[in-house]
Amino acid sequence: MSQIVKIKIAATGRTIELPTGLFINNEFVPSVDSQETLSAINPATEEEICKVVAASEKDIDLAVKAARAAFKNTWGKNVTGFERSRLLYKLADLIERDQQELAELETLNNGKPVRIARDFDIGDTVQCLRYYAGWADKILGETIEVDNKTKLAFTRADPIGVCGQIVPWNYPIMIWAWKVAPALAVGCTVVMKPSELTPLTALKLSQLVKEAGFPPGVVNTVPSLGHVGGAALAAHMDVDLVAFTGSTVTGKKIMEAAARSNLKKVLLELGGKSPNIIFESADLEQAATWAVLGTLSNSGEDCTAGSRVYVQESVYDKFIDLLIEKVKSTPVGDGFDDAVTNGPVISKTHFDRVWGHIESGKREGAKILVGGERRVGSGYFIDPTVFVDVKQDMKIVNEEIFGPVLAVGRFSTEEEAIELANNTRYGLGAGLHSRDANQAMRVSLALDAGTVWVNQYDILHNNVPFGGKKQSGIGRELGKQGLDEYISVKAIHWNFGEKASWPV
Ligand SMILES: NC(=O)C1=CN([C@@H]2O[C@H](COP(=O)(O)OP(=O)(O)OC[C@H]3O[C@@H](n4cnc5c(N)ncnc54)[C@H](O)[C@@H]3O)[C@@H](O)[C@H]2O)C=CC1
Ligand code: BAL
Repeated sequence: MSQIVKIKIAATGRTIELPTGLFINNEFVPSVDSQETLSAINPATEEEICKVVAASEKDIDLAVKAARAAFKNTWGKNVTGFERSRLLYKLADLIERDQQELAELETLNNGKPVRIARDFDIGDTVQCLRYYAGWADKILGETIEVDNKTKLAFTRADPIGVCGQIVPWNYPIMIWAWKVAPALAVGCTVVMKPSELTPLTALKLSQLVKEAGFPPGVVNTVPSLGHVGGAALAAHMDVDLVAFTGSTVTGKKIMEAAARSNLKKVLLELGGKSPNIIFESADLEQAATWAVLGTLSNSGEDCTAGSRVYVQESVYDKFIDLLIEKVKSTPVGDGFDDAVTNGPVISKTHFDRVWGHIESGKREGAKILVGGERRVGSGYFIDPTVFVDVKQDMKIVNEEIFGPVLAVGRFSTEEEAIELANNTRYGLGAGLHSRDANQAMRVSLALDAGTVWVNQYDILHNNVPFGGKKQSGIGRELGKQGLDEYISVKAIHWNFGEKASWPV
């Protein structure tokens, strides 16, 4: 099966023509040896949108071969930084041209509000591509003084090679850009495996990659189940780097597969259980707004969700009142309704998983102030749920829920707040709200996380590095550091005068 399907979006009247094959060597093709398909579901209605081809292990191998050939012949060191830059800018322009169409497809398959997909996810994507397009012709080595009279050493920033990239379903377009843009900017080639739950926009983006003029094989797209295509990429002997965003459990499997195969480089952006601390000096109204935004955005399906909120005893009751008022005003519904802020969660499996966490919170005796009741009707909708007076040993405080659920606890001193916040196996994000600048500096330095937000939450920028500590990951995305991950530094030692003698 490989064909073009026509997807009619009832809410807007738009019809989208989407190729459903694997994208290898700039062509949409069927699997070479399998009839397996993936069913793309609309999480707001639970209806199937269409089926797409599922890549087999053999298809993954063909995609890697295409990427290797492109790396050797048309991309890699064969193309100037100016040309890589030009093509990335062109791709950004095409995505911007199709921003509304891409957003509607994203909403159909992921459920998030279309205006948020368009203005935030895809707005960020366009900026990310332009940011790395700007870097592509500024990738420098350095000259290192070793001996002025006889020797010189210099470094060259080589592209690392063929990159397997495995992305999740929570930001299918945006995280695609975070991975593809730096890889292409330095001259790597890509085999991209989108999530089996949200393969549609990656296929649409593949069309734009071709239209932008990237040579065949530079970007290949292979929708597949994780344990088939994802595992095959992680274990492939001719993949030089695997970059992954998803759960910590799967990240560990990927690292193991990389170690057992060819010791490829591994970049992991994994889960979190991020704390958000509200001190008594904070602007409480703003702190409550950031706490809600930081946990409920994207229906809580966000690796940096600040889902553990710690509030100083003296302002606890006042803060809770403000928080609850804001949570209650969250409009949940179909993402094609412009009044909606939160869409459904991604799938039946995930819906059941989030409910499992809510039920465990109830069993463990946490008090629910809002939410916690199931809706009737179709769609994987979950109303925002707030647990208060939580204890540190509860499951809802320790495990990533990845849904619209907040756990609020209290503390009395700054030291206690830091202790509670850092008491986790994760280290992705952390937030603090305080009008005491000395306190904000002390606490931000003490928090054990890759990103700390002061008097805000969950705001990222394409030019600022992002990534985790502890079991939240390895390596960085975004910023110059995100580019460097795709570079293999070669040191060249040059002798123009020293004579060797033996024995020394
Ligand atoms: N850090 C983040 O942004 C994300 C975190 N998660 C967390 O993971 C939990 C489970 O969600 P899942 O969709 O099952 O996440 P997952 O980590 O299993 O899936 C993410 C990606 O990994 C791929 N994958 C799965 N098994 C693989 C394997 N053995 N080898 C290589 N690739 C593999 C999937 O096909 C998908 O593309 C969520 O409840 C959430 O807590 C999920 C998605 C994103
Ligand atoms: N909040 C950063 C995007 C992510 O969830 O991976």
